[in-house]
Amino acid sequence: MSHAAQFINGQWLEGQGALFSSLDPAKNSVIWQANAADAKQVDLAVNSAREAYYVWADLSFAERLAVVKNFALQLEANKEQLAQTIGLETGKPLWETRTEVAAMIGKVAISEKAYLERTGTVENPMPQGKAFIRHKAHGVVAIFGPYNFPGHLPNGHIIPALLAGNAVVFKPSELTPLVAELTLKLWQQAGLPAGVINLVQGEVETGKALASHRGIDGLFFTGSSRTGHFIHQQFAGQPGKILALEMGGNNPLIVKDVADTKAAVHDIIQSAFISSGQRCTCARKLFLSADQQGDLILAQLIKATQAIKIGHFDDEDQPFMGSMISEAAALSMVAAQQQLVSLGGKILVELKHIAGTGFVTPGIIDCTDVKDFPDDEHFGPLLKVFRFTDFDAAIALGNDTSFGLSAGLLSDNQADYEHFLRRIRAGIVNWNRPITGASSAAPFGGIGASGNHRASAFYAADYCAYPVASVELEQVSLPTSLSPGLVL
Ligand SMILES: NC(=O)C1=CN([C@@H]2O[C@H](COP(=O)(O)OP(=O)(O)OC[C@H]3O[C@@H](n4cnc5c(N)ncnc54)[C@H](O)[C@@H]3O)[C@@H](O)[C@H]2O)C=CC1
Ligand SMILES: O=C(O)CCC(=O)N[C@@H](CCC(=O)O)C(=O)O
Repeated sequence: MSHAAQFINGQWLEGQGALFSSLDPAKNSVIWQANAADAKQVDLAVNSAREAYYVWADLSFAERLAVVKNFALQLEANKEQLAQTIGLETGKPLWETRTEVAAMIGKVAISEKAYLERTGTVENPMPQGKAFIRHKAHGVVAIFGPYNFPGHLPNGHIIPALLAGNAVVFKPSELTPLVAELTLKLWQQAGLPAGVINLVQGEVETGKALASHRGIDGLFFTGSSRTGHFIHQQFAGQPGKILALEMGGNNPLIVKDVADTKAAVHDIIQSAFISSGQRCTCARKLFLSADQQGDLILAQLIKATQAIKIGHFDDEDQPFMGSMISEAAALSMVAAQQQLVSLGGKILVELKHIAGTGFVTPGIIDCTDVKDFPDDEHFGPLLKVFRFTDFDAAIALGNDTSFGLSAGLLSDNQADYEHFLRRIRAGIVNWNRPITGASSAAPFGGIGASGNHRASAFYAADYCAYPVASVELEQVSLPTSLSPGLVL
């Protein structure tokens, strides 16, 4: 079943590394298999990107934009096939994967706007000439993607990188190679010159070969905090290279004084269980007041959670939650639940695994009495509840994490929100909205262990190019007055 799955210098090549497979996580059946790119092929990909970079960067922005717009047309023409492929490989229901493809298409217009607004060209007149601020591409950039949005999130680095004039070597998640292969075929059909985008597929060894390659000028990463920290260490002592890290979160959601408890439950579920809890922005810690209203919301939340429909990505009657990415991911959630129970957590809704699949049911666990609460991102549908009596103490507990990605407050009291906004430490802070579903038209990134201050989405333009300041005169000419002590 192996096939040519590496796209290097405009050619599909057989990998020379180890054989690896992708599974339909709902059935544990193999849907894709190929050999990984070995270190030599990674080297070939970086070198072909280097050659292509000069050709690509020399084009005007309008010429590059035209090719990128062709890609959007390819996405549009193949959107159902891509949505089906994402669903098959990740387990996410089609209603979600169709939204993911729509976000990929929308990324083109947003990135065009961001490029012009944040990194375009500024010209200022001077007495004898002109001053310019321009932006130039870094060169060859490596892009690493996660499995949870295998189309949209790598696309969020690739499109702005290409628009700015960079050449790309893309290493997708080893759990979603089929989506990556289809996406690259669409780039090929869009008419991108050979070598401007290269695909190296494989597991950790392929990733390490790319991240440590001396020939890359930058690396844009979306993935786990563990891998991001590893890459950050690998980049130590190379200040000349640009590194953008978009990593995980351990995100708090506080509920306080709401009139519409049903609406609050809706926002909690959208925050905690969408994508089977596999979003970096998902609420992991829910703070509910230790009073009658908190009791009522918790009772409604438990009932609604138990009623969540789970099913296959392509079920006609669409589920809210599909399978997790793998059976291993599902089992890791069971283990996380067991660990919290051993630390004093009380199960309110048990997260259960369906053996032989990646399916789990959503779980809720009361962790109010847990001592030494682990600051781990549990990347799945397990919501930890904390009951509070003091708002500031709840905010302090929300901040008690090395991460700082997203946070939210559900409250009808504006003063509470203003206080929350001042105190909470996160890059995405919402009021009376779910904390998932961030807009591509805004910056997207976190602080602490969630990122390295290189926000993505609308601000991706910033890390895709560097500014060049120029003062330009058409002729060499003497200044109107000479510096003291100079005689010519
Ligand atoms: N802040 C953000 O924008 C987002 C963050 N995430 C985070 O991503 C994680 C889920 O994605 P995963 O695919 O599990 O992430 P991951 O860290 O396991 O993998 C990401 C990429 O890094 C590669 N990789 C893994 N180890 C490597 C190494 N030692 N050297 C070089 N490359 C290596 C993988 O092959 C993959 O391509 C979660 O933690 C989630 O919170 C997911 C989406 C958005
Ligand atoms: O990158 C963008 O264009 C906007 C950010 C975005 O799409 N965020 C999504 C998914 C990210 C994740 O949580 O894995 C979200 O906030 O739900």
